[in-house]
Amino acid sequence: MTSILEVKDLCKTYVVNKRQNNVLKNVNFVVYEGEMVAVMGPSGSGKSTLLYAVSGMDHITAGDVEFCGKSIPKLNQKELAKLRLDDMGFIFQQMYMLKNLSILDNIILPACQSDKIKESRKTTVERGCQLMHKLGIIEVADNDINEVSGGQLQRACICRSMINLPKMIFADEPTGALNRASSDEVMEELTRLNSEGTTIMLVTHDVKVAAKCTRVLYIVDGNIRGEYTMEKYDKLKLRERERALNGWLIEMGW
Ligand SMILES: Nc1ncnc2c1ncn2[C@@H]1O[C@H](COP(=O)(O)OP(=O)(O)OP(=O)(O)O)[C@@H](O)[C@H]1O
Repeated sequence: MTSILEVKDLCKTYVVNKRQNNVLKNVNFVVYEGEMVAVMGPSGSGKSTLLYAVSGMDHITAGDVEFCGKSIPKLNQKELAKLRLDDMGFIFQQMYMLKNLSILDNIILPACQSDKIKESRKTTVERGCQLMHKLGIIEVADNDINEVSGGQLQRACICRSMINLPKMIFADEPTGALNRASSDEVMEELTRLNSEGTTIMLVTHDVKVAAKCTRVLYIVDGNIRGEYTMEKYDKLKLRERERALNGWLIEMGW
């Protein structure tokens, strides 16, 4: 197995009003290529902070994070921006979609900013449309971002996260704001991308979402308290997986 993300003694401290909050305390773990890892744990335990820290969205206080063998804290701003643009995809709660662009233009923007895939704008637009088609949102290609539903916007985020063919996608509660049907659709997409080889790490509170992953990291008070490994997702075994994972989570104090 080849590692894609190596997290070593990661610490993250916030200072608010001169008070230190040690949110992540010597966190260690490895994510291997092709994995789909869920991060779970109580509210405030540091899940989102972890996702931001390991994806280079936020500075870390101590330790190291290696992505594809590159130490993220050692990269300069330009190198980090390029790594994130070309090799990482992001599906975050604050969707960071630009208001003055259509949904399609938002989706293809990372490709227009990157030189990773050498292609004409026409081909980029075609690829963007293909992704939208696959995710069932092609009819809103020309809409503004305030002219679509939450589920459509989330699927647009997935399209955007995929446009530069990233090695790994980071998702912070990708189904958090969605009803069950939209949540299932989004997860179907993510598990499909994962089965096609994209590594995924996501934060979730939802057992149904986590049960579709291959591993769950359980974080309490800034430390990984335990991990639970599963086979690759198999639709037919979903109930069984959910039940088993639920049992483990209860043991962990969830
Ligand atoms: N930008 C920030 N500045 C200061 N403190 C922060 C910041 N972001 C998070 N924190 C603090 O870090 C701790 C962990 O927050 P985080 O959002 O990572 O938790 P979480 O496990 O994702 O919670 P939830 O499940 O409720 O989303 C909290 O005490 C929070 O107040």
